[in-house]
Amino acid sequence: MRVRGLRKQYDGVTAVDGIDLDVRPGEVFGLLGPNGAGKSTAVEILGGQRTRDAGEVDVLGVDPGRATAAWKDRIGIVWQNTADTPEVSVAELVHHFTLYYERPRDPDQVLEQVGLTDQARKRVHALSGGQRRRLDVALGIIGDPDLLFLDEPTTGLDPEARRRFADLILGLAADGTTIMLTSHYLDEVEVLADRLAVISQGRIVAEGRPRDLGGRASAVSTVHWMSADGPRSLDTDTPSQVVVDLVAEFGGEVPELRVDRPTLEDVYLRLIGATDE
Ligand SMILES: Nc1ncnc2c1ncn2[C@@H]1O[C@H](COP(=O)(O)OP(=O)(O)OP(=O)(O)O)[C@@H](O)[C@H]1O
Repeated sequence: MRVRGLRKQYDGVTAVDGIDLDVRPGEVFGLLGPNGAGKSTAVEILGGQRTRDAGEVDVLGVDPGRATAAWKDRIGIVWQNTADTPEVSVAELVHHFTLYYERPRDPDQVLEQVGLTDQARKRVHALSGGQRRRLDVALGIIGDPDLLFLDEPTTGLDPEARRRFADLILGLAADGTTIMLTSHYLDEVEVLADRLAVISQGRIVAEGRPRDLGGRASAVSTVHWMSADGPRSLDTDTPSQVVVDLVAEFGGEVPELRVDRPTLEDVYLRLIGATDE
């Protein structure tokens, strides 16, 4: 996926303000950003669901603005807002979706993967919010896509379902599926994404591997420990050396030793805050 200078306005409101992105085959790419940052708009344009005002977009060698049936066959999409629930069972709906694709996956296996085997005979409208979300993911992957877009796929899922979802995404990625994911859960993006971009007010304010984002890898750490006089802490860019010195000083275990680096959330909030000023 290659994006250059992508722009989109809605009635004078700029939603996407000139973004550049490169996503490599087989990569899990995360888009992070606050409400209204432009994530869904960008993903909708890349998925061929929305027109753009300006910019070049190449997704699997095709301009999504001129999507062909063969291209759509290679794309899977899970949107934030699901359509009305039809009067059919879960299994019927998933089987029905296999008809749209050239080489669909086995529906029963997909239901198993998203954890809906026990609900297969339930009517779709009788599913809970989280079960409905799992069904959306099932419909997104039933066509065995090369590229999967997931717009906030785990909103409303319980912790067990989120973990199952993470395993599912990592499994799809291991099988070679390229995945673009938006999320508000930083811990989730940190685990899943090979690289991520932070979007704020329609612009990319940082991009990189989760562990490097915003200079995180080289940021100052804080070493905490308990001295005879009470709690102590020291800001340092050489935490390992500080720990070695403390071990020598204490002649072994350092009481209540802890080394803190900025979390992805710290970096994210700083990046977002910086653009709000
Ligand atoms: N169909 C639309 N018509 C008019 N304005 C829109 C439309 N869709 C989005 N917007 C506006 O465009 C901006 C970007 O919205 P978008 O939904 O892309 O953000 P987002 O990052 O996905 O937000 P969220 O995290 O809340 O889903 C917002 O200001 C939003 O109000």
